[in-house]
Amino acid sequence: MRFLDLVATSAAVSATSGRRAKVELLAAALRGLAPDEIPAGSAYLAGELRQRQTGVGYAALRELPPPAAQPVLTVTDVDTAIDAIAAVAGPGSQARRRELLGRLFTAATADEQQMLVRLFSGELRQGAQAGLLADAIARAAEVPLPAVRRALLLTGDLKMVAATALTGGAAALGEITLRVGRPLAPMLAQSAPSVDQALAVTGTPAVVDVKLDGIRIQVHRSGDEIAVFTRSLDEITSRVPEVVAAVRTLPAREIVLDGEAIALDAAGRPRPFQETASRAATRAATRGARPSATAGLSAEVAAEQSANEPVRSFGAAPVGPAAPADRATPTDSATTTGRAGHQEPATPVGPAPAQLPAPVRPAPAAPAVRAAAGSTGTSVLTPYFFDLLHLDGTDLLDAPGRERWAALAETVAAPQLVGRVTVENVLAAADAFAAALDAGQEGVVVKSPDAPYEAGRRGGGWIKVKPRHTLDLVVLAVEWGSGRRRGLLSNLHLGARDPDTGGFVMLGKTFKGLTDELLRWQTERFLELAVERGDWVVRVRPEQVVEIAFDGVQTSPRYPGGMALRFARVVRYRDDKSAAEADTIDMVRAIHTGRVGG
Ligand SMILES: Nc1ncnc2c1ncn2[C@@H]1O[C@H](COP(=O)(O)OP(=O)(O)OP(=O)(O)O)[C@@H](O)[C@H]1O
Repeated sequence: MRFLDLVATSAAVSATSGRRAKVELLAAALRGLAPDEIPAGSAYLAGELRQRQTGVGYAALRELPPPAAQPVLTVTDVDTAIDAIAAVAGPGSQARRRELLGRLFTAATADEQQMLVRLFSGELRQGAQAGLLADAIARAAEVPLPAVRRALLLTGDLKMVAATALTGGAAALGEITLRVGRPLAPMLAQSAPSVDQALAVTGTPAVVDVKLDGIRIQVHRSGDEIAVFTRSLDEITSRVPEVVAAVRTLPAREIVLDGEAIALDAAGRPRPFQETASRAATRAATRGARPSATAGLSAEVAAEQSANEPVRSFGAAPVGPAAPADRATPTDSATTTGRAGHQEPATPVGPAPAQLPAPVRPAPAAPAVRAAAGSTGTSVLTPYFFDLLHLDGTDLLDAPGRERWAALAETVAAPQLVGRVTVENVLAAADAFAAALDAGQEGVVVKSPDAPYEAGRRGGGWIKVKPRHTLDLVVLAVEWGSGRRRGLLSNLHLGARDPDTGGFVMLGKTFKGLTDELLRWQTERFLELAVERGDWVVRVRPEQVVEIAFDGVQTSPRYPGGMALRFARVVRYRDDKSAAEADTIDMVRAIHTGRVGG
C-alpha cells in the first residue's frame, strides 16, 4: 500500500466526526494492507511508529528538505527506512541518522512529510485513533470485537493483534492467552462515594482491601527471570530491586502477581506519594526514554542490588503502548484568573493542531518528585500483592476472586499481602474503611469474590472508595499569571478525555493548590509542550495529567460538555499516567448524575 493512502486515511479520520464513519475509514485502510505491512501500517493508523525508539529528536525534524512532487513511498519503504534509522549506533551515528532521515523526507510529499514529523515526534500518540482501532480491526477481520479487545488487553500490542486478526481470524485470536513475561493490562476499579454504595454494586459477602497510595506493579517470574511492569506496562525491573528480591523468595516456578509498591517510613506509615513515584520515574519510562538502570535508586538499594546477583529480566523490553482505552463552574474561585473578569469562551477542545512538535525528550519530573528523589536516601519500596493471575502453568484470570486470593494467600507470606478483610455487612465495611484511613492509607477497594480478573476493564468487580473526590484530567492550556504570579504560567485549563473522539472536553480551570515550586515547574513544562504561545493563554499538547480534587460536578452552559467542576484544586501531577489513561467525560457525567464518586 502507498504511504500516502494511510496519510489520507489519517486526515479523513480527523476530519470526520462520527465514530462509526471513523471506524469504517480505518477498517478500509487495514483491509488494504498486505500481510507484511500490517504491523507498520496499523501502528501508523494508531499514530505510532512500529519502532519503539528511533533516536530522532526534534532538532532533526526542524529543517526538512523540499518535498517530493509525486508520491512514491510504500508503507514498507517507510518502515524499512525507519528500521535503518533506528539501527544506527556508534561513532558518527548522528550524521548517519540525519543522512538517512534526509533521504526518507526527500522521497516524501508535503503531506507525507507532515505525517512523518508527527509520527516521529509522538504528536499523534495520544490515541486519537488508537481507541478506534480495536473496532476497526474487528470490522476489517470480521471477528467479534470482544475477541479483539481481549487479545489487546492480554498482549498490549496492537500491531500484533491486528496482524493476528487479519491473517488468522477469530481462531488465531483465540489462541492468544496470558504469557508469563508479557505484561497484560491491569484490572481497574470503578469509584463509589461511600462503602455502602460500593457494597450495593458488589453485594455481600465482599472483600475490603486497603487502598495503598503507591505505584501499581505487575510482577512476572519464570524460574530465575523476573520482570516488573508499571500500570502503563513499562518495565521497571532494574529500578525496584526490593520487589525482585521479594518475588525471588516465593515458592513458585512461574507466577504473575498484581500489587502495589509503596515507600513507608520507619513506623510503617506511607511516605508522600511523590517519594514512591520518584523511585519508579514512570513518566520517563512512559515517554519511551528508558531510565538508566540505577538512576533514582537510593544508595542503599543500589548497593544491595550490585551485591546480589544481577537482575535478570525477560529478554526484550515489552512493547509498551498506552493502556487500553478506558480511565470546572468552574466555580467563581476557579474561573477568577489573573485577568479579572475574563471568561473563557465555551469552545470544544480537541487534539492539538498540527504544529511544530516540541522536543522529543523525557519531561522533567514534577518538583515534588524531584525534591523527593534527592532526599530519599533511605527510601525503600515495599511490595504488597493483592492478586494472582498465573501460578505454575495455571492461568487464573477467569477464576473467581475467592479462588485467586486463596491461591495468593498460600503462595505469598502475610506481610507481603495487602490488608484485606471479608465483610458481610455495611457496618463491617465502614469499620475497615475507617481503619484504613487511620493507618494513613488512601481508602479501600471493595471487591466481589465472584468476579474474574477483568484485564484492562473498569468493571463492577472492584470499587474504590476514597474520602475525597479526585479526577485525573489533562491540561489543555494555561494562562499567564498576574501580580505575584506575573511571568509564571498559572491558571490551568482542564479537560476530560472523550473516548469517542480521541479529544478532550474542557471542564473548567484552576490555579488553586499550586505552590511556588509547582508554578515554576509547570511554567517550564508547559512552555515545552506549547503549540500556541499567546500573551495571555498558552495552548499545549494535551499530554500532562494532573490530579484534581473538587467538591462536585455542576451543570454549566459555559463549557462544551455542559458540566463544570466545583472548587477544583490541584492535588499533584500524575507522572505515572499518560493522557490516554486520564479520566473520561463519561466518568464525569456519572459523577454529575450521582452514579459514582470521584
Ligand atoms: N488493594 C488494592 N487493590 C486494587 N488496587 C489497589 C489496591 N491498593 C492500591 N491500589 C491502586 O488503586 C488503583 C485502583 O484504582 P484505578 O483502577 O481507578 O486506578 P487509578 O486511576 O490509578 O486510581 P487512583 O488514582 O485512585 O489510584 C490501582 O490501579 C492500584 O494502583
